Amino acid sequence: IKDGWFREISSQWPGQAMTLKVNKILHVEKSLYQDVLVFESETYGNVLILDGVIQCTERDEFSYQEMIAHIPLASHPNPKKVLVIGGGDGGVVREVLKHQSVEEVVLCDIDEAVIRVSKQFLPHMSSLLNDPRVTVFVGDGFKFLADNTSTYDVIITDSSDPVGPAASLFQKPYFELLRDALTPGGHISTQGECLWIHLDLIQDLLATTRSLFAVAEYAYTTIPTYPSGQIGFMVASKEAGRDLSKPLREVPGTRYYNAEVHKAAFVLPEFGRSLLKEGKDL
Ligand SMILES: NCCCCCc1nc2ccccc2[nH]1
Repeated sequence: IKDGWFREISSQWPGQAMTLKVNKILHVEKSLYQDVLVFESETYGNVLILDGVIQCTERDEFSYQEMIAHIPLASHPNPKKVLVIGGGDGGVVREVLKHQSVEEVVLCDIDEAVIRVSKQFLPHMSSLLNDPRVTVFVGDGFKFLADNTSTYDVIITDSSDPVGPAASLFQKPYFELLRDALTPGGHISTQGECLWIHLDLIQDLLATTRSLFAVAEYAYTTIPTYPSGQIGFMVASKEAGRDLSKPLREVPGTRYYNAEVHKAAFVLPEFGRSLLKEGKDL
């Protein structure tokens, strides 16, 4: 932080940096896995930074949390058991609980500091971590998935970027574990980075996911405080012929997500569509 501004400089997005005006530093900690910083910003509420990268802000988090949760959930006929890997801030859990069919949500985050800090400084995101339907585990998602095969109808991977503790969550072995932890016809969504910056990674991830799941597509949302103002999701199903872009029910109490936005999220600009299209039947 210099002259009152936080600058998100990272080798992951060379030559560009989102900057946020800082009112007050609220928390600084080195956890077992990463540097944790929370500050009160001038115009985006409280902001969570992990290893120098913006993870979420109170003002725009709802875009990401709603879309990564409701796209796989609303397109699934009857989700009952849901697993969230990462997402220690609790925002995704808050969204999952909006689905009446959901009986149980389990959250597995590797870093207890993220959960603790989110409860203290991001109350609107972490409040429902105490809901009776929610169980919170602190541990490695890899091990958790391997110990819980054929269990979950939807698994959401709300990870940070592929540099640091989340790197392994962007590799094929992880997607195999996801597939094996799903019930038949299960859905996944994962934090899938941005078309403007990570097109190569997204292409690789889609190829991997398509080799393991019956259907897999990339969808994205707009969000001011992520690099280039948008972020995407890998969305996949074990059910052949399932249309992930088709919401099967309304979701109450959202501020970004709705049925039209759900469908539109899969419509890609030409530079993305041509590279990510299934079967390359161009
Ligand atoms: N550079 C984009 C980073 C996207 C991060 C998404 C995200 N935000 C999080 C907050 C707490 C725990 C895991 C999280 N994953």
